[in-house]
Amino acid sequence: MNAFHSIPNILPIVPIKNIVLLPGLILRFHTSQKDTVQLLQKIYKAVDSKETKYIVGCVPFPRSTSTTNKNSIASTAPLTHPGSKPSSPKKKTGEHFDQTSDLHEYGCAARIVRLESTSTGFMAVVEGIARIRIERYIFERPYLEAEVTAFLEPAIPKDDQELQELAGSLKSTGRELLAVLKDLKVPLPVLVQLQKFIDNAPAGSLADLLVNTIELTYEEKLMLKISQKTHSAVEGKKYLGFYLRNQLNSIKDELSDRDDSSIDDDDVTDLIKRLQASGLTAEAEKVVQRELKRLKRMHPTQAEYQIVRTYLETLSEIPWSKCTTDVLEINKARQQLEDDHYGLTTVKKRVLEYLAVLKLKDDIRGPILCLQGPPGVGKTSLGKSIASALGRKFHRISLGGVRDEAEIRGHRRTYIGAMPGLIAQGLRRVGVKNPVFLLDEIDKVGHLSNHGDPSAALLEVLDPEQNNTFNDHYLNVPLDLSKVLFIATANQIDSIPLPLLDRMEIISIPGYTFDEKIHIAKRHLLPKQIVSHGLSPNDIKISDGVLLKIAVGYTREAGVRNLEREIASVCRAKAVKYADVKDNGETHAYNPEVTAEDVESILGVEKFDIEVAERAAKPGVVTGLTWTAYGSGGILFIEATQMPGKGNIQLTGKLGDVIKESAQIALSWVRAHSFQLGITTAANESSFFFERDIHIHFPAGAVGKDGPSAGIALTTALVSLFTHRYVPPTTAMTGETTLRGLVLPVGGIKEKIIAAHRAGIKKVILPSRNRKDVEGDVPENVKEGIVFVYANNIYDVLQAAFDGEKIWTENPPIVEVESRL
Ligand SMILES: Nc1ncnc2c1ncn2[C@@H]1O[C@H](COP(=O)(O)OP(=O)(O)OP(=O)(O)O)[C@@H](O)[C@H]1O
Repeated sequence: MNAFHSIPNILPIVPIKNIVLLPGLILRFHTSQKDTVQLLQKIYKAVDSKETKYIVGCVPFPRSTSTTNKNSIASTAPLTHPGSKPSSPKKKTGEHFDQTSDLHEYGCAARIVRLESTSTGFMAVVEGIARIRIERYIFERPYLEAEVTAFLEPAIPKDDQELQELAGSLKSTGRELLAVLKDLKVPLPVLVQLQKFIDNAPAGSLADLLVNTIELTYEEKLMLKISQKTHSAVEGKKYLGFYLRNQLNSIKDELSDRDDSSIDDDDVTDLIKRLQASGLTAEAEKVVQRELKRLKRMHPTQAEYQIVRTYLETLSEIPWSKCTTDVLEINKARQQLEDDHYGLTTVKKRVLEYLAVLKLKDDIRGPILCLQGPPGVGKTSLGKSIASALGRKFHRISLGGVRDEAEIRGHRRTYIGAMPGLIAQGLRRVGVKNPVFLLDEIDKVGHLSNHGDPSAALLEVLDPEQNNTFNDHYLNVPLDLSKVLFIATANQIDSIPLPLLDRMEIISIPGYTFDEKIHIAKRHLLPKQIVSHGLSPNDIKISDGVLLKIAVGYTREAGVRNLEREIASVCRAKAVKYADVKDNGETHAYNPEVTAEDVESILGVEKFDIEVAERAAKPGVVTGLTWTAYGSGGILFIEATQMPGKGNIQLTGKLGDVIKESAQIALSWVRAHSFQLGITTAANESSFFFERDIHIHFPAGAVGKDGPSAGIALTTALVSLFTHRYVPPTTAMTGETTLRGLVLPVGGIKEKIIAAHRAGIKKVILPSRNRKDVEGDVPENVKEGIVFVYANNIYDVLQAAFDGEKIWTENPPIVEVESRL
């Protein structure tokens, strides 16, 4: 028996092609080599179970190699094989060894753990036990058998400083490798096992493991295993010292070798240059160094390589310190704002104040401006204009439909296809850290959901106390947003989450009157369209009257987007005509004037007839004022009708609960006061309402409507229906009513009055507590030509609606004063 008691001196030998088995490791291999198959068959038959405890010597082949690898053993002297018979050189078959001289002198004794017979040979699983040296081959047929010497790993003497240090160094290299594997997302249980092994295994086994883990060539592993020079000192301290040193150097070489090969990569060098040029912050610098180190350790074919690379590319494109210089000339900015937009006095004033503060104090902290108004009133283009007045870059971030917090904050890098969020991407696109970001449609951003709370992330973006260290999950490095000028836009204020609203200063743009629209069309929309259609100002002339016809007859909107579209259609048609006459050389016959007839032939018959004055008045029909979900005002005709029935009420027109309840309240009030209003002939008559059904309809049936502000219009419509009186269509009303007949204030007054003005309304009845809104907010030119009647109770409304006539037969009961406490 050998010195190593469990390993016999004579072992059957299993040649393994190009694989080095090391002690402590498990190897699975397939063999169809005739003599090895015979050996394994014998072992296979000898035991019932396929699990065996047989020990064999696994020896790698081929020995001779022509590799030019820098660590190759080409220079080592040929090994001597005591006892082996010299055999004539045979042609190598590749898969099978031909002679014992092909086999290496060293191998590993291994326990056969599992054997499986296959159609071509055997599949074997072996576990390495100890290194062996082949002393001499005893038999070659029917299978190889050799006399071997096994080597135990000697313990490191405690007093041997050098060896202890070497072993320690090997352990720390092991930990380094562990960190690399961790980064490569090797499963946790494997890492834990490995950690245990690194902490507890003897130095030699650890070195074996490390060598096997890193990608070394077969020859390198052999060389690491043992070198020719150690031949005479295979046992004891000398061998161990040499062995450990050798292993350690090779592992380090291998690691640093990878560094070198990656650094040579032109792409990486270029990336490093770009990263250096991006003016990284200290935190970003730290992360970049760490990630670069990781990248250098990876092979470009590794999936993780691309991920790290993309991450570093992204970091290199973030403007960590690059800024544009602000143009802080108030006069110039004022001029720019005036040139770009007509009207919008409040917004322009607020923007100039803002610039003035920025000029005096280099700090733009303060509430975020939020431009609120219906579509097409110029919120987005105003944002652009503010950016160009300041000399800053502009970027629009559309928040409509953002439901996932990760869209704002980015995905963590562990997600497949992770990306930075909208804010970081915006910065990357503009390339400077002080752009103007327009947070478009902030009222449409989603609230708390399964995917986090996007509005909470926005809160961090907009909070001046926190936004200098904004955390994008993908970047995972604090981003400084304090130099970004945020401007938000919204159609409606009601749907902006309250904490966000709290940080914003709302500037309302209520929508334009026809007069304003004509000015905007003349000064901005038409010149813009003329240029974009390749015409010159002399090639197309549109009078104010024709512009008004386009605005009134072809658009129904608070903004000017459709008006711009219709003007573009007119320009297109004119451009075709002009190109035609030019082709025919008849430019003298071209008339640049656009007449009303031209408009009809280009745009078709007028789409809208909103002249309420032309509508015939009918009992039961009342003009109401509405406020749409898009923040614009409008008018609508509430229609009530009655028919024989059983006292039912039917409501149609896509109504919400609140508006339905308003109708119930209106009916109850009318029923309660029906005798007083002359609807019934006796105070106690109840049959009137039980003999008929009532149907109330709100037209534009496809558009949802809700809210309490139709209350007084509903009551008036019912009174008009039952008393056969009519309300002029040019009288419009808005206001909430209670069961006691009180009239309560409502919102959106400014927008509603502007819509009433556009529709040609002459009288507006509204709650007296809304007087301040009319007097404070509504432009003077809009109020011109409209009579405002402020109502405290429903009797005031009825009197104003029926042209001053008091239709009730006795004085109304005194209405209590509503407490405002
Ligand atoms: N006061 C104005 N002066 C000049 N042009 C205007 C004015 N208001 C709007 N416009 C023009 O109307 C068009 C539509 O404006 P814009 O896209 O900015 O509207 P918006 O309010 O942002 O709409 P949305 O809410 O749908 O995004 C633009 O071409 C803009 O220049």
